[in-house]
This record gives sequence, structure tokens and C-alpha cells, in this order.
Amino acid sequence: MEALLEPVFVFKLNPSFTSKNPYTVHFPNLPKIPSKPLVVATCCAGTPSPSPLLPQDSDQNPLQLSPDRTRDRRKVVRIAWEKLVRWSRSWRSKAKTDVLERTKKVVVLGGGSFGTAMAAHVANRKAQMEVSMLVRDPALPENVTATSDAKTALLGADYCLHAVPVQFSTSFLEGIAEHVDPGLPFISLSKGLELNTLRMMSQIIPQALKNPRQPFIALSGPSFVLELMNKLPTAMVVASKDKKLAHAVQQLLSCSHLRISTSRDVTGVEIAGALKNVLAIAAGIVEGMNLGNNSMAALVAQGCSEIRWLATKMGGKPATITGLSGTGDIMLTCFVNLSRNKRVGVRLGSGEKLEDILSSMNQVAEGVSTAGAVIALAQKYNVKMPVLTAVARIMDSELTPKKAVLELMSLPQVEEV
Ligand SMILES: NC(=O)C1=CN([C@@H]2O[C@H](COP(=O)(O)OP(=O)(O)OC[C@H]3O[C@@H](n4cnc5c(N)ncnc54)[C@H](O)[C@@H]3O)[C@@H](O)[C@H]2O)C=CC1
Ligand SMILES: O=C(CO)COP(=O)(O)O
Repeated sequence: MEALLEPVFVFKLNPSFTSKNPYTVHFPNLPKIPSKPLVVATCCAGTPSPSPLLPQDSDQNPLQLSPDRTRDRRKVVRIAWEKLVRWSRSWRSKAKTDVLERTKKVVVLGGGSFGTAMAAHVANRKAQMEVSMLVRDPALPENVTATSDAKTALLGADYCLHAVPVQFSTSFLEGIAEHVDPGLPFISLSKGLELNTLRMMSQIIPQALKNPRQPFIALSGPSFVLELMNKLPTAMVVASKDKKLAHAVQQLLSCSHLRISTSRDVTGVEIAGALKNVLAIAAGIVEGMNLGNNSMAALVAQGCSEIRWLATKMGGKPATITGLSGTGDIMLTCFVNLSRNKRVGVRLGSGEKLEDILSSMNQVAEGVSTAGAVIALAQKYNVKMPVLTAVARIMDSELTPKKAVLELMSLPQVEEV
């Protein structure tokens, strides 16, 4: 343990830095270092040039590891890694792997970017797998069959991947309900809340199919289509009340470039996935208005809290909100401009009108309609959500981004919760 505590850098104390200097930090619990004080720079802004903090020569460095201690430290790391590898091997040997063998057909509803990406992903899992996409326009990649006939698409399917945008899901599902087997598990990829009913996909799907027992799984987490298609390492989460089903879907979809965790917290996963789209619009606004990195970090931290407050009031777990479908997806969509929701925000922040932005887009940005639903949901659960409410007000053209920033900055400064 001691070896792991070795500091990596040591700095020589500049004569202008005294013990009264605010940049000098004392660590009473560190082992005593003969004659030379340890100084850690937390901030060098405004310090005179040349820099007062100079690296020490390694041969004079009292903290340099001896060969014995280097060996000890490396041994600790090696043992920890070997433990991980053994645990991983034994886990894999115990995991059942027959789901993929048993699955003959998967149907994908929605031929947009994510539906197409997931269809290709499932098709690549097994050459004999039949992947049928139910689409409005059947022009698609060769390895996947596309049809606009619901009966043909759904016939004999073992799993259904649902990638129709949330606002169109009810009418779409009602239209195909007669062809859906009541035992067909629905894996929902859509992230959002239905505008007028405030429902999540776990409510929309069984209600539209008029089958409260339709097996349901939410698949969520940080997963841009482009990167999935390029087989870049990705991690997602499947959430279902049915633990066995979550494990089956995990086995169906996970592969060397896609890790899938399981969860039973359907509400947490769905709320996080839906609300991060609204927060991504806010992040885009901050970027479009050039408000700086401090603003961005503060906004995203506040947004994470707002999402946690609502999700936990609705029965979701805080651990879900800090996991892949929460913090993971929030970081992806708030910080990366591949996000369509963030791009809507950037354009709003730089002065464009919402209707012009939406009419120029050929893909969905779920956060735009979810913003309206989430505020009503927050009121129902008595949760204050300043940032997400501001986004909803901007979507309703009731507030300009500039006014929203002024109002948010003048809110009471309260204890952090
Ligand atoms: N693209 C991405 O990186 C990811 C998307 N998602 C979620 O997946 C869902 C779908 O997103 P994308 O495929 O990216 O959207 P998209 O905009 O690329 O495609 C949407 C698809 O829905 C179809 N559609 C629209 N109205 C319809 C209607 N009334 N009936 C039937 N189909 C209709 C469109 O024709 C299109 O094929 C969204 O909820 C999104 O938040 C989730 C994770 C990643
Ligand atoms: O949900 C996504 C990635 O996880 C995609 O986000 P956008 O819909 O904002 O592009």
C-alpha cells in the first residue's frame, strides 16, 4: 500500500514561495521528507516568470523509488490485474451463451439511423440470423431485409428492436398491434417522453399494443450510431424488470466492441435517457452563446442533479443516474457535437429560430418535444428543475437564450443537494 502512495512529481521550492504563500500546501500525513518541503501547485496564474516550480534532478530526488520499491509497486499492480483477468474468465465460463444460437429472427421497427445501425449489428452477430426491418422506405443495406409489410416483418421474430421516435410510437404501434405476438420481447432504443401523456416507452409500448404483459427492455447509454457502425468500443445498459430477459438481451447484443450491462431500474434508465436530450440542448445553447467552459461544467452538473432529483422521486436509483444511461450519455451528448440535440442548442444559442432549425433537419432531436413533457412531469412529482424548465421555455419561444441565462444566474444561491 505504501508503494502505491508514492507521489509522481516533486517540485523544488522557489525562494519567492514561502510557507505563507497561498500556493504552498502541507500534507501532515505524508512521510517526513528530509530537509526539503513538498509543494504542490494548485494554480500558477499570475506567478512571476520563470516558473517558481521546477522539477528536481532525479539523482537528488529524495522521493525517487528504489529498485526494490519499484518492483513492489509493479507487483501490486500485476496482482490486481491478474485478479481481474481471473474474475473475468470465470464469469465468462459461467455465463450462458445459447441465446444467440436459439435466436433465429429479429425484427427492427424504424429505419432511421439507430434502427439501421442496430439491424446491421444484430445481423453481424450471426450469419444465419434473419433481421427484418419494418420501414416506410425499404431501400437499405444488403445484409438486412427491409419490408413495409408489418405481418411479414414480425412473423416468427424472437426479439423486436423498437427505434421509432417517441412521439410517433403510439400511432405506429397501434397500426401494427394485430401482428405482434404477445410474448415478443420489445427492446426499446427510443429516448424520450410522450408530449401530452408524459409516458415513457415502457408505458407506451404495452399500452399501444393493448398488452400490459408485453415483455419490455430499455437499451440505453452513450452510443452514437456512427461509432457503433465503425465498431468502436461502446458500453450500454439493458434494463428490464425481468432479470432473465435482461441477461438474454445482453447475450444477444454484446460482442467484442459492445459491452452491455444489465439493470432492473427501468425508470432510472428511461428517465435519464429521455432527459439527457433536453440537457444536451442546454449545453448546445451555452456553446452557441460562447459562455465558456466554467458555464458548461456548471450547467451539466446542475442538469445531472435535476435529472437525479426527478428520477429518484419516480423510484429510479441514484446509481443508475451516475451510470451509463445517466452520466455516461449526458457526457457524450452534452460535450460532443455529433449529438443532434446539442446541435439544435448550438444553433439556438447562436441566434437561429427553432422552426428554421427543425425544418432544416432530416433526423429527430427528441429533446425538443421531451422538454415540454418533462416540466409537467416535474410538477407532478414536485421537483424544481431550473435548467430543464428554461430549455422548455426557450422551446416554447417564451424566453430567449440570453434572458434564460440572466434568470438562471439570479436564482437564489442555495445549499447543494
Ligand atoms: N442516432 C443515435 O445515435 C441514437 C438514437 N437513439 C434514439 O433512437 C430513436 C430513433 O433515432 P434515430 O434512428 O437516430 O432517428 P432518425 O431521425 O435517424 O430516424 C427516425 C426514423 O423514424 C421514422 N419515423 C418517423 N416518423 C414515423 C412514423 N410516424 N411512423 C413510423 N416511423 C416513423 C423515420 O422515417 C426514420 O426512419 C430516438 O428516440 C433516438 O433518441 C438512441 C441512441 C442513439
Ligand atoms: O442518444 C444518443 C447517443 O447516446 C444520440 O443523441 P442525439 O439524439 O442527440 O444525437
